[in-house]
Amino acid sequence: MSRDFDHEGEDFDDELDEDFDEDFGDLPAPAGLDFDPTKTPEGYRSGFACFVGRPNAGKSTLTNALVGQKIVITSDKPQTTRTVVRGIVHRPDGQLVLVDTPGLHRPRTLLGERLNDLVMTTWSEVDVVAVCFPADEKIGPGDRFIVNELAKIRRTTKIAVATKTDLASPERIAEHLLDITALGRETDTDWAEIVPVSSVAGDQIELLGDLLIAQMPEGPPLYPDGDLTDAPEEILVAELIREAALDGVRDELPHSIAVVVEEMGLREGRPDDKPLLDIHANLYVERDSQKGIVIGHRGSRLREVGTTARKQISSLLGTPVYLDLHVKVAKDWQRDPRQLRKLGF
Ligand SMILES: Nc1nc2c(ncn2[C@@H]2O[C@H](COP(=O)(O)OP(=O)(O)OP(=O)(O)O)[C@@H](O)[C@H]2O)c(=O)[nH]1
Repeated sequence: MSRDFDHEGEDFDDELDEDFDEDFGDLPAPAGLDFDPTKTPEGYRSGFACFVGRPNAGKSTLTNALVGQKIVITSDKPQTTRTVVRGIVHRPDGQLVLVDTPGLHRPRTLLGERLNDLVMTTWSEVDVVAVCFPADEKIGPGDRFIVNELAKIRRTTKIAVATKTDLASPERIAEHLLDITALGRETDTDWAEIVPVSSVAGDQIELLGDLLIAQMPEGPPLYPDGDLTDAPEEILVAELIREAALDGVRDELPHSIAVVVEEMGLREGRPDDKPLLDIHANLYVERDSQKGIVIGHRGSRLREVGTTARKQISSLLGTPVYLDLHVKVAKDWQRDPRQLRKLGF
């Protein structure tokens, strides 16, 4: 796959780490592995749920907590989730497929419009939409906007989740739950459940899983046992690189970064017990000035980004990784339909 952005690329080859001796361990086994997928037990339920909420509400962190493995990037920069990545929760009594959507917001760019369309379509296709309201913040116009839009989709079951309860006092949580109830009344939304959780403290995550599964229709598993996500590995890898690049950047830059994995494959001629995964990826920004920020003084920032991303990818895929990362400028890609298509939107 090659892309014809006619801009000079700035290259950074991460150091090849031959003595890669980190202990990656095996991926944690999901719950319910002793269950035989060929025989669907009585009352088994399966279906799709999606978390929505204002930027930074804790949706991605909650997805990871429920799945029990980091599969969606998280960041303290708003609106960093662009790709629909599904996490799969396996239980003896059911299977929950979690769809992670971008945040819904008033569109200002073509990318914004496409993202909103994607969100509305997803809402009408899933069994449950769970709206996340961070307990450390008051309910505001952003939440109201989302719940009002969601109310237009009558058929889908709605659950309210009060997230980040570890950051709020019990009194504040109680007040928050009352505000959520009031918002439901105001918008004619019938919350099937209102659940306070903390993904960081692990509080009530099991319970939320149970309540979500209880809302699913009866049916056989949708994915083979053990699958945690059906997102292509290239997408997960690109997201991890983007997450590393977002760390420590400010203002409009987070929205200007896109990552595309151009090539990924095991290096030939390596002994079986010492595999090495070669990954070639491009990190796109919108302007030359942003390129400088991402690269840093003599490439120091880019080197950090490469090293952080390489470790994360290695631990996700369980293979040592050689990451070849290039920074390129794709002028105003968020407003250009041709570029958006190329970057996978
Ligand atoms: N203390 C605490 N922090 C949390 C919790 N859940 C999420 N966070 C933090 O809140 C920030 C945002 O979390 P995300 O999961 O990325 O939020 P999101 O809703 O997916 O964000 P967008 O992708 O911007 O829509 C991150 O810094 C998380 O570490 C929680 O339960 N407790």
